[in-house]
Amino acid sequence: MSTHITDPRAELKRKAAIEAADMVKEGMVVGLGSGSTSAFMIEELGRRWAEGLRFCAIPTSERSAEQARSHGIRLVTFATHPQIDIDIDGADEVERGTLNLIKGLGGALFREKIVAAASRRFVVVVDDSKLVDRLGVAVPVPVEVANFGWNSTARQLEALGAKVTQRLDRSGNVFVTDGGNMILDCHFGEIADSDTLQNQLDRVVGVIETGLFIGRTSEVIVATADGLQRLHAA
Ligand SMILES: O=C(CO)[C@H](O)[C@H](O)COP(=O)(O)O
Repeated sequence: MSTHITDPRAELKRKAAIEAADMVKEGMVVGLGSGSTSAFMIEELGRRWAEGLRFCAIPTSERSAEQARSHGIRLVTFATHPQIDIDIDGADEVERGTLNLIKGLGGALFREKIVAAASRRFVVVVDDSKLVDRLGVAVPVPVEVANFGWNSTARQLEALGAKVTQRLDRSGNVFVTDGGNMILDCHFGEIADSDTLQNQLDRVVGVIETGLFIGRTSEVIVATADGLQRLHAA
């Protein structure tokens, strides 16, 4: 079943996702991102799978795994496939000059970063509303933290300059990641030096992973009303 799209932003996401799906070739090991743009990509890969394309995939969330399975896509693990050929994923913000990212508004940042780190190519698919001059302009940095002692972790994050909000789900309960942890959304405002911030966050005890993706992007496919653009890492 294909998705019927009425939202113009969603239509742009779908175009970027289909372009990226075209990069998946026979026999590849593919990282499957999470979020609505990635869902279009998985849907397109499902269509190609039905036409006979064969590859295997490592999903970045339970939801993406479920979607891939529903198309019959072969899922594997790092135990047998430690090296991924191409990982295709969305993003919440893409910094134009560096292609650094903020990810994780969908809550899958930890697995997303593990999969991106194990990939030869990390291809990001977005609509042009995600492009920014500086990270942090519009969205917080999601930080996955251990449940134990999270108030103390939050205080340490505040000491780094963040306004910290505990992520809740749609029902108002504490959001639980696929790994069973919680997410603290850290509002830093415009981030002048994301590399330094990543290092500072990494040193906070209780932090499991952050949604800052620094120096990982190979290519960004951006869908605009005027067509597709491809941005490459320097
Ligand atoms: O990082 C993510 C999930 O953890 C998503 O890639 C990000 O939130 C973008 O989502 P969407 O494609 O729905 O705009």
